[in-house]
Amino acid sequence: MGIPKFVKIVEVGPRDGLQNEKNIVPTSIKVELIRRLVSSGLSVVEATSFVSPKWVPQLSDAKDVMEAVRDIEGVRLPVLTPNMKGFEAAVAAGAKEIAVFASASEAFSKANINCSIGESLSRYRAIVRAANERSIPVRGYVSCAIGCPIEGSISPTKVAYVAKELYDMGCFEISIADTIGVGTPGSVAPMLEAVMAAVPAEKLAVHFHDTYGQSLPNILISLQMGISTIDSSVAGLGGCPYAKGATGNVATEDVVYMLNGLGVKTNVDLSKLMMAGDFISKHLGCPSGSKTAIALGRITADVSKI
Ligand SMILES: CC(C)(COP(=O)([O-])OP(=O)([O-])OC[C@H]1O[C@@H](n2cnc3c(N)ncnc32)[C@H](O)[C@@H]1OP(=O)([O-])[O-])[C@@H](O)C(=O)NCCC(=O)NCCSC(=O)C[C@@](C)(O)CC(=O)[O-]
Repeated sequence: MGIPKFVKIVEVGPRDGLQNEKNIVPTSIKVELIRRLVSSGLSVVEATSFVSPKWVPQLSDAKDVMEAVRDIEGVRLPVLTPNMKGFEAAVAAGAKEIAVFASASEAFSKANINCSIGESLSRYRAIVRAANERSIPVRGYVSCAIGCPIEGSISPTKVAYVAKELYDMGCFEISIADTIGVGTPGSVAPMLEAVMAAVPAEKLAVHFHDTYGQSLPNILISLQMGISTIDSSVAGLGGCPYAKGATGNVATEDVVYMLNGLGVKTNVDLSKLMMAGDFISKHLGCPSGSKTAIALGRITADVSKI
């Protein structure tokens, strides 16, 4: 199979990227980051999570962020909701799209959302029903699709089972996440094959953390298998607070650079995206996690000296 001509990028930086930052990022910076990401042409930007502030203090301003961005036009701004309380708060703040997040690992499910996989799926069924009544689309995540920080390797059958449950309950898209970034094309391809036997490729997204530098080859193999929705995080921000040692997501700049090289359309302006990455990296006081941003930044500096 060839690769898709158009790829939808789901930018998760403001949510997955920032949720693990120790220092609280001011709401105004989060809102400005989202505005800059939207102006780069991204059509989906995950804005925040309506989770317990005791579990993820960094995102305790979810309501303020959502209220500040909800009227931005031309973009979808999904938010994570782990339970009915989060769903209701998200809707009250003006969220028009949500995501629920299950795991293929029992131990991770307990550590991350304090319930078993089965309990999480029951909760999500109720949320999807309530969302459907309000015509709110729901995305589903399956985390630990290759490995779990507690249980170790995870069977593709388990990933396919959770993905199918989420799909059958009405999630419009299922994002398959290598939470700790341990996958290689050698393990990602058979896992995706198992998932694609249960959920059509056009309903799947992939979500790679770049812990071992395997995200781009993993994305390439996913594209070759027919998947055309890729999650990524500007400047490679991120990591899960309940997955110790896992680094950020693959950097959006690196994904766009690779897709540009493959002649795949994304509608994302790489320079504007890099400026958004520069904005948040400067605010956090850390270098960008994007190799593309670093390399092109260096070239620009050299060119300006000529
Ligand atoms: C699910 C719970 C709430 C269960 O946590 P719990 O402690 O079992 O919940 P509870 O119902 O017993 O409530 C405890 C307290 O939290 C409050 N509470 C309860 N729910 C909410 C809510 N929605 N919003 C605000 N507050 C809430 C609730 O009101 C109560 O407050 P108290 O009475 O003690 O003052 C908790 O475990 C939680 O919030 N977990 C989220 C953790 C998280 O966000 N992890 C990172 C997500 S990223 C991910 O999973 C992977 C992904 C998607 O990025 C893909 C990948 O890379 O793998």
